[in-house]
Amino acid sequence: MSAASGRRPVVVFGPSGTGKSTLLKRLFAEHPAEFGFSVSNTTRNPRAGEVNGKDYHFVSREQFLEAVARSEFIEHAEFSGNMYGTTVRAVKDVAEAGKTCILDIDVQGVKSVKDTDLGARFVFVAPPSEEELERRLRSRGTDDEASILKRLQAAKSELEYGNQPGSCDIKIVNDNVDNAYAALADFILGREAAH
Ligand SMILES: Nc1ncnc2c1ncn2[C@@H]1O[C@H](COP(=O)(O)OP(=O)(O)OP(=O)(O)O)[C@@H](O)[C@H]1O
Repeated sequence: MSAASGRRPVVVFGPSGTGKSTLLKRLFAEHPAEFGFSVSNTTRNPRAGEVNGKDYHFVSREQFLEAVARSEFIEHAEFSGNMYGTTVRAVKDVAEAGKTCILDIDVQGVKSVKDTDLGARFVFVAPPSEEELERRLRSRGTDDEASILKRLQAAKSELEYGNQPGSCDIKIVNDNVDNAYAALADFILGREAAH
């Protein structure tokens, strides 16, 4: 089955703290067999119990950089001296395993997916307001002040991009979480376009 014949990937984007993980966690919990995340490539060493191809595709730095040069990545970044990234191939693998791949990525990643033949659908999750976004980031308690300010700064361009006409197939304002979830599930499960 091709990715375009019913297993089109779904890209979920929006500012940090807007509630993407909250909504996706619920989607996965309610439909465990339907959805999958892609397996990332990394140059870091496997930890005990990690399985190559399942937890990550473990590759050398040289292999990783060759794949970057061949434009195989949707997004990639370096953290603590190790490289991590998502390839187009890894997304196609999820569809070929009969699942809908969900990508939770930033605007750079969104633009890059649009340059591929993945045939993805795009969901923009927006906060009710910038004030509420800040409140959620603070009350989540996972970030220090510098990280919160960085996320709020990045939020501006995410919002600007998401609000541009044509940037997404659906905009969901995550005001009430039950309503937002219903809108997300309806879009993803109920209105899968047959291409
Ligand atoms: N509708 C909502 N109303 C109030 N609080 C919410 C709502 N949705 C999510 N939250 C809370 O807001 C915080 C941020 O949510 P979450 O971590 O899901 O955001 P995110 O978009 O996945 O962020 P990141 O991109 O940083 O991973 C969490 O504490 C979550 O419980």
